[in-house]
Amino acid sequence: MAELVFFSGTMDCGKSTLALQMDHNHAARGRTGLVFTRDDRAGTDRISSRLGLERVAREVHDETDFGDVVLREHAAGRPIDYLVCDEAQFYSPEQVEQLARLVDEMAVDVFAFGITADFRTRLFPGAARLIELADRVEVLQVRSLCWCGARATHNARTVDGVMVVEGEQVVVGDTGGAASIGYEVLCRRHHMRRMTASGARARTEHGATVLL
Ligand SMILES: Nc1ncnc2c1ncn2[C@@H]1O[C@H](COP(=O)(O)OP(=O)(O)O)[C@@H](O)[C@H]1O
Ligand SMILES: Cc1cn([C@H]2C[C@H](O)[C@@H](COP(=O)(O)O)O2)c(=O)[nH]c1=O
Repeated sequence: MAELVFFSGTMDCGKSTLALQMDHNHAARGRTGLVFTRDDRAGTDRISSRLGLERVAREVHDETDFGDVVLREHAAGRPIDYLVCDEAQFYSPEQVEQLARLVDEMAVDVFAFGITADFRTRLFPGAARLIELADRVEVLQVRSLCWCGARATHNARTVDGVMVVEGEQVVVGDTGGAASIGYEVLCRRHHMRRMTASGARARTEHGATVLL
């Protein structure tokens, strides 16, 4: 039976790598799939993994209708067995509903990958709909870690190195880079205390106690 599976985790926990591996494994067994993404850090029409893998993908736009895309492929003699959908937090709730209908009505497997919550710990609308509709939500097994060593569960945004909790929900960016707007994964405790690695380092250097 076809499934809608949402593979989720913080930023930098291996989702895009797994998306590329899933596509590789299914294609290797002769299944026909389509690979989608939206606003990948590496640019449009591609999925990139921090492990160095990158491949061409179909860019999802506001007007993309997954049902239409799959029907068009079908009409052209290419029945689709599965979809790989990266950065799925950026899809609209309606697009997630289209994915669920493809599973139920056309027996297409849908493997969606994305973060659940933004830098304010609020669910992205697309991720919320995936959690509501998925047959399974799988949390990736590779743990990304907070600077304190605990499992990272939340995504923080930094502006010029300082953690912020207000701003636009969507700003494409990376962890650990030199860009003005960046991201860092934290455990809940340090997200709620707004304490990033550099914040903790600065406190230690000034002789203050850092609560682990
Ligand atoms: N140089 C490296 N050596 C080994 N593993 C790495 C290296 N760089 C990144 N990784 C792995 O890649 C993961 C990030 O993979 P990626 O697919 O880009 O994550 P996501 O899509 O979840 O943001 C990291 O958690 C880490 O395990
Ligand atoms: C937390 C958060 C993240 N984003 C963006 C930043 C990245 O471009 C993607 C996540 O990609 P990854 O492959 O999981 O690292 O999402 C955002 O726009 N808003 C946020 O709050």
